[in-house]
Amino acid sequence: MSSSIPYTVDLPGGIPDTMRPHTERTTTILVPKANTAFLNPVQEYNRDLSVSVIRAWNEMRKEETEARWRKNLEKDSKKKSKGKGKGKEDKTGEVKDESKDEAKEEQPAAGPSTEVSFRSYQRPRLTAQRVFNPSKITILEALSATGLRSIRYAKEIPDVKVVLANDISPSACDAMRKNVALNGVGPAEEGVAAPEGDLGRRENCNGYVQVNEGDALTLMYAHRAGKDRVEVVDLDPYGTAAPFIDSAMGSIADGGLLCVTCTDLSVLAGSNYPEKAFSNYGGASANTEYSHEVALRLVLNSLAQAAARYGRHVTPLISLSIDFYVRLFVRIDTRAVEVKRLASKTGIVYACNYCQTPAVQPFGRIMEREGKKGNTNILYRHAQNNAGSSGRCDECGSHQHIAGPMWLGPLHDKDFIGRVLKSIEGQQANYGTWARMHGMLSLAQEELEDMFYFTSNKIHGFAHMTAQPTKTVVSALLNAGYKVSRSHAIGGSVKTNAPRSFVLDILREGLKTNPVRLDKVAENSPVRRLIAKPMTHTVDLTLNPDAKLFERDRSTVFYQLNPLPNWGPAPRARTVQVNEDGSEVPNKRKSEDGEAHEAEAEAKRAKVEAEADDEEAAMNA
Ligand SMILES: C[S@@+](CC[C@H](N)C(=O)[O-])C[C@H]1O[C@@H](n2cnc3c(N)ncnc32)[C@H](O)[C@@H]1O
Ligand SMILES: [Zn+2]
Repeated sequence: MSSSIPYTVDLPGGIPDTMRPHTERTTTILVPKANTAFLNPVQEYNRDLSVSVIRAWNEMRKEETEARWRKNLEKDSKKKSKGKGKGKEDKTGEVKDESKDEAKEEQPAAGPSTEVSFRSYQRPRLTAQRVFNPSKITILEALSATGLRSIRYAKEIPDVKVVLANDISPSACDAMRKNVALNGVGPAEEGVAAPEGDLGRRENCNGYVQVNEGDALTLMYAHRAGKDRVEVVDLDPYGTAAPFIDSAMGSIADGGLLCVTCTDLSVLAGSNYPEKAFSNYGGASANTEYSHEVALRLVLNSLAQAAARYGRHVTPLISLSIDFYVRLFVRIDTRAVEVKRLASKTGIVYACNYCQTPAVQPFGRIMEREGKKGNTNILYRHAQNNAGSSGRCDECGSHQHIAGPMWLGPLHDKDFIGRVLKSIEGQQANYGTWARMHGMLSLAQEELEDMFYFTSNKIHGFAHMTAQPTKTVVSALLNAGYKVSRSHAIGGSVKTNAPRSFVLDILREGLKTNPVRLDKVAENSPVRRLIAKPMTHTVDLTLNPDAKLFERDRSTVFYQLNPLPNWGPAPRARTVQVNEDGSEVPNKRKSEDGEAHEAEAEAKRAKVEAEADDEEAAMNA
């Protein structure tokens, strides 16, 4: 268990001059004006989403444990009615109920006593007398800053026993302790009365928040032993979550939930840092318009690989690309057979440098063979090389670059999204960002599992064409019997199970009536090759009534439409060292000059990279 920090707070005379109040939903906190504890108000969406997802996950957890508990009771009851079992007697002479494997879940119901002793044992009338009583959960927020998120979790999520709110920064923990006290959500056993002006009411919080000052890794590794594992871990770091993934993966109980934010989208989804994406996440980013989906798949791969090393596997529940970050919710379980499937759910993508056509190459192959006794044997084999071995794009003949390894499986569990949507129905008053949450989750729920999305504008641009309306492109896909959906990641995007060769034939069909001028296009240009490739599909551009969905519904908020002022990642909190007299020690390492220097270096690097890109484009042409 984490070490408990003494719970003391002193707020005489209300809010100190050095702090400013900030309110989000149920919670008002104090934030240091000197920015010594981090808070990004724009991340309310991230916090709202997390509250609703953890609530829905908790309901699912309870249903699952109750089902197991009932099954065990039934089994037990059957055994006993066969006359075999009078219950097993343990060393203390008490009857041991096998259903106690879910021991935490079972409590005797109020009313007639259900206590049984060996001597007086009679088979209990199970359904009438015993009531399922779910255990409570522990949430570990590894990087808590002001504690706003942890306090909201304690107040807004039922069945929370404790939220372990951790931060390495002493000033953040100082703010956190004050905020925990201010909201009356401190550990009850420490018996500290809520300070005057308490904004929270203890009876209104489900669990308490325990502040821990220390390195997140140390805290999470301290929870590795089975009995110490926690039900939910939340990682919300500056930039990448990569350094925290391994420790998180080992500290979550089976069936538990890992919530991960990464704000380093310039690495994950940008074209300039494939090497950094590789070193952080074990896979290279893609230089394509679908790079936001690749970003999600890179993070999922990193999570799945870390899980596999613990003999565990991940089930992505919801994976979202949001504004300047990604937020993923994955379930963690231990099941060897699922770990074996990982190679076939992992692969690389050969992405065309010009028209971005992707060719997907998994690492593993699963074969099913009928056994001699009519059973099915599952074989795990090397994958066949099925993509990109020529190094050239099938559509335009350009070079390809390699993205990944990345996760090739589903990004979301649609049933689970359905649960979240159901749980927030009519809850507009409880979530400041309800409309967007509802819109984005609805989109994610309808999203096809096929890789990758595209936009009409972009693909037509490859052939120097004026874009046909998205609904025309979608009609062509539907007319040919393909499935179509939008993607939550980019406005106006389309996902389909059609091959890219079909999508690009939609362009070629359009060219029949709207040819483009190529007189100024170089002879060896990929544009010419793309256009000249003979069509391999029949394309019907007639408007399909089901393409209506792709006419923008203005009443539904899917994407960020009107960003607030200061929208985007907030600056890191200042690290402050204090002299004995309380004055601040100037921070030499990150002086303003230093930051200016970094910006200059970054600009230089961008220039060099732009030149290299031009060279490469010339080489590819
Ligand atoms: C982006 S902020 C967290 C924001 C917070 N989750 C919220 O919703 O407002 C990241 C925090 O991680 C803390 N941090 C950075 N490295 C850490 C480490 N190794 N262990 C614990 N905390 C760390 C920083 O001090 C900072 O307060
Ligand atoms: Zn191409």
